[in-house]
Amino acid sequence: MSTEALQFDFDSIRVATNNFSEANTLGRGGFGAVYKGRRWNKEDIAVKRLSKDSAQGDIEFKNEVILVAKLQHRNLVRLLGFCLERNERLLVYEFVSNASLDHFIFDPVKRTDLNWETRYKIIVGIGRGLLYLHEDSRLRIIDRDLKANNILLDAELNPKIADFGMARLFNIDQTQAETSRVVGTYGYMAPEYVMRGHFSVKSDVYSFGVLVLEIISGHKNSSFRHEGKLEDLLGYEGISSNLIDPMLRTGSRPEIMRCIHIGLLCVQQSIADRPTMAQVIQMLTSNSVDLPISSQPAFFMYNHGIGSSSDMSLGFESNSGIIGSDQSKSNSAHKSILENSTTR
Ligand SMILES: Nc1ncnc2c1ncn2[C@@H]1O[C@H](COP(=O)(O)OP(=O)(O)OP(=O)(O)O)[C@@H](O)[C@H]1O
Repeated sequence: MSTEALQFDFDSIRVATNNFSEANTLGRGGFGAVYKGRRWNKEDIAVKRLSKDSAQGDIEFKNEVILVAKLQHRNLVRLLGFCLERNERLLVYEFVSNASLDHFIFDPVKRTDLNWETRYKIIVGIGRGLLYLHEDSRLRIIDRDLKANNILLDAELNPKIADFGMARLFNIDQTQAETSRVVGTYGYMAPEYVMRGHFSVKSDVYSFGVLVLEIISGHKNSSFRHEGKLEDLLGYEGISSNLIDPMLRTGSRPEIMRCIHIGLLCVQQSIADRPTMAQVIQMLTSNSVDLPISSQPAFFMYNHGIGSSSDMSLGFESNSGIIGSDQSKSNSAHKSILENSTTR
């Protein structure tokens, strides 16, 4: 694919987004604002107007766009191109019509739209998208920021992973398995990544496991610790009564329990024990594949017993207590880019 084919003209994007108007704003993330664009006789687009603090040069940026645009899979949001003009850096994506997964699973009303079959389809779709990034695409991409608000749903509620190339596009160390710049969101990041900056396909597997448990429970991994009892998620009886969203009562119980089990395998403390995404897909799609017993998960569930809510609390022990608590509370927007001064 040539650079020209991916290059969008600034004026046409300005027109499509109604001059980047407030009414066209879909939201603001860690990398800048996102606008909906309507193009005459063409498909709708989502335009990410990047903040101007990227250290990357124009040529490098274009090269990365070309690479990321080559990644095409039904469970990935497609990058259609870019615009580099007038001191602006824009990324142009296919528009995905049904908002992000967090709008559904954490909303008491919208959650009812997602029955078990749909949630299962979403889990498998995210898994396939991640597998493609890890193994099937020629570039071996580690997402590093997989979370419910980076999963967009299309009109048929098929999931599409968004933002998967951002670390590349922002020139954040790709090849090293260790980084001083942690890109990710507390609550979804594997312990080794938060504490030592170590990332790998297995840190993505961890984030996937958190997502699976959130999709089944309908509860955010709130990542803070209330005073009181911490419940060990390994007790499956406890899980069945506490974790499953009551709205899933018509779903197949064995299937739901199997998915919880797979989620738990993904969030194990031991990196080597976590399955690869290829194994996850096999386990999800074939009942004949036996599931190993999961060892110590890197987190605990806390049921604080207030009203009917039982927030999941996924944190992990460090020398100074549970990681992920205060940071997440003080940053309710789940800021994605975190400078980690404690690594290396
Ligand atoms: N391709 C798209 N189609 C439709 N909506 C989109 C698309 N890409 C992003 N959005 C929406 O735009 C908003 C901002 O997205 P963005 O990815 O920048 O931020 P975020 O995911 O909220 O945060 P972060 O930068 O921390 O990942 C979100 O509400 C998201 O759902």
